[in-house]
Amino acid sequence: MKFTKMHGLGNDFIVVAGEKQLPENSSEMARRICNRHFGVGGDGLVFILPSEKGDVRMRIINSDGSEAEQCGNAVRCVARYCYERLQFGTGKLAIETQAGLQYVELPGTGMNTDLIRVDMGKPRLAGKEIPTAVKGETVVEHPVKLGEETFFVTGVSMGNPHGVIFVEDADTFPVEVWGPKLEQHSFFPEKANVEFVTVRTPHELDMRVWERGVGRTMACGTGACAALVASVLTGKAERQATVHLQGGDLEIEWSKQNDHVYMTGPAKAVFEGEWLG
Ligand SMILES: N[C@@H](CCC[C@H](N)C(=O)O)C(=O)O
Repeated sequence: MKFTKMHGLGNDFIVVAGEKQLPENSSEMARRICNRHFGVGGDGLVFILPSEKGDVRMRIINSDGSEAEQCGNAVRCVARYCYERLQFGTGKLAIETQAGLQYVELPGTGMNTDLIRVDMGKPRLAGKEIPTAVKGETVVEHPVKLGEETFFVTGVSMGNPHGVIFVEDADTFPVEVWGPKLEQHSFFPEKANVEFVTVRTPHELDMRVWERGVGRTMACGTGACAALVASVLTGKAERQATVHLQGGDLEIEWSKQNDHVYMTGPAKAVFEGEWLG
């Protein structure tokens, strides 16, 4: 199986194109190929498949073998792949995901061709849509107990579930200690990606992430969108901000006009290979 290794700000994927549908053993395949010692190594295995609704369809399997509905960094990688290898030109591209259609464009072609802008759609904020154990219209800084500690969680779905927690210093926060416990807390019936966020200014956020089905990653596109939405909901930030992640920056905007969240950032292919199984 031929693959291309790609990443968006260090969130890395093994990208496979040319299959007609998701292979039956994709879950086991993801666990093996994503293994950093016995496989290629990656946060997820991404398939670019034919689509009836859009230009292409993306399916993403986390490194633990679970399927995610959505992935912001992988959508940009798929777009880069389509523009560079599948002759899709540089116009708008519609990528079908398990969470719906995502529209992609290259902003400032010629000047900023490294960057890809994605319309990530509307955030879903109702407790049962995220989903969380709380059934309110929004879930804003809701107390979640873990032993002696209480975390104040803001829930956001960007097609996949997120819990955002504001902390004093995201850079030094012990993500590995609390991330897995919060990911699997009964507050999130389908588990969750957990973002630890420090608001530097109303236009600048620092974020560290623990991803559902993966663990600590260097960046999370949907997580950065959720972090901005949570910061706006809590009155901590404006609707447009730079999110500083371990692997680099994403520009995120939550439009007042149409309620959609827009994510702009890079995506890069780093090598090609053949998986021998
Ligand atoms: N890295 C991603 C999110 C990938 C999916 C996630 N682990 C989940 O299970 O929801 C991103 O860039 O959005």
